[in-house]
Amino acid sequence: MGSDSSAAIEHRAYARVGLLGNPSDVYHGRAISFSLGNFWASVRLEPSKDLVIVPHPTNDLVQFESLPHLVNRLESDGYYGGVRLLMAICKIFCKYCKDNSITLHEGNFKLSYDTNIPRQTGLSGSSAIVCAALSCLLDFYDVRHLIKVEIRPNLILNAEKELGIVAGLQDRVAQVYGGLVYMDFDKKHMEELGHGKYEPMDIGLLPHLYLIYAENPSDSGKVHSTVRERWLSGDKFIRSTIEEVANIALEGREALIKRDYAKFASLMNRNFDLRRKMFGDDVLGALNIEMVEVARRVGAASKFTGSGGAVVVFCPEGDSQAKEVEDACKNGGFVFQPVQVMSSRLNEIDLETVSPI
Ligand SMILES: Nc1ncnc2c1ncn2[C@@H]1O[C@H](COP(=O)(O)OP(=O)(O)O)[C@@H](O)[C@H]1O
Ligand SMILES: O=C(O)[C@H]1O[C@H](OP(=O)(O)O)[C@H](O)[C@@H](O)[C@@H]1O
Ligand SMILES: [Mg+2]
Repeated sequence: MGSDSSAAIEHRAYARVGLLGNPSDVYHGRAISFSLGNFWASVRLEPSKDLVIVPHPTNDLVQFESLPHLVNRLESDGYYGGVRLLMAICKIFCKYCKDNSITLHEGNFKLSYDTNIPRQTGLSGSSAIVCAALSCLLDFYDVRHLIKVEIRPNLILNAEKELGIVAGLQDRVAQVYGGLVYMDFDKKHMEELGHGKYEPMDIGLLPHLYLIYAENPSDSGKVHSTVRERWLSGDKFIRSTIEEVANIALEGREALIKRDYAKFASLMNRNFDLRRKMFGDDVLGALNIEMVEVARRVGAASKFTGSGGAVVVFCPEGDSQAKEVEDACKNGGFVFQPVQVMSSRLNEIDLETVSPI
């Protein structure tokens, strides 16, 4: 694949669910995450004379019906679309290749994208676009075998850091690997290896899960969090709580392997409760907290998929309990849907680059 540089290339990257341990990934902790088949971004690369980044017809709008339309649009979706993400990954990819003496041919290309990942829902819509674009570049330049799978999440994160988007590696690892992945971001081994330890797990270990999100999450989570500053300054409470959250991923790995779903449910709940203690309700936002609580009121386990906007739910009592959550979501105006776990899409060339754990 990729050796015919005249053909168009298209790749998808899926949304992701941070299942256990997030946000400790941002602080040298651990996480278990999976690739979510319900939503994806796709990027298309066509060889072309000039290098062109194509604005998306609706996500990169620059023409409006009126001034109020422009203002509404900026208030709901912000100033940015995906163009800057595509540009940033091109820059980071080019720099990485240069720094690592990977020669790139001189052909140009046209990059365009589409996405159905709901925005601002903590489902990793931004990195899905970047991840799909990176995959296109790997094939267009035929360098998939030269850029190790473990390194790719760093490139995706660096592209977003370049834009000032604050994020961690958890999302990008799940999106690059696909399937279900256990991750350990221990400081010492990250410094030694240049990446975390990533261990794919059998997706068959996961129980049925559900997703709750709000289609218009406008009133939540707009207060600035000081958790990062506090962690950096060595705040004892934040440091020890992050450590506890990281241990949830470790214990969760054991619980899943043993199919101990009662333990798994309690870990999901504990994960969110610890986040709530660290960040506080004003930062998390009333709507986000309500999404967690709507499931808990009927005895289901629930937590954020990312930093807020969507919630992952486990119903230990099965379908009847899921129906109760579904009804409560309808009343609360939330979207409720079964989770589809997307299995890994790494190919043989990718797998050959993976170092043994
Ligand atoms: N649907 C989209 N279309 C275009 N760009 C998007 C879309 N969603 C996110 N982005 C880009 O990603 C950035 C981060 O968006 P955000 O909603 O916080 O993503 P995430 O779901 O990864 O947290 C935005 O500022 C924008 O540049
Ligand atoms: O806070 C979290 O759980 C995650 O937040 C970010 O993801 P997002 O999709 O923007 O909510 C971050 O990139 C992750 O590394 C965190 O675990
Ligand atoms: Mg994000």
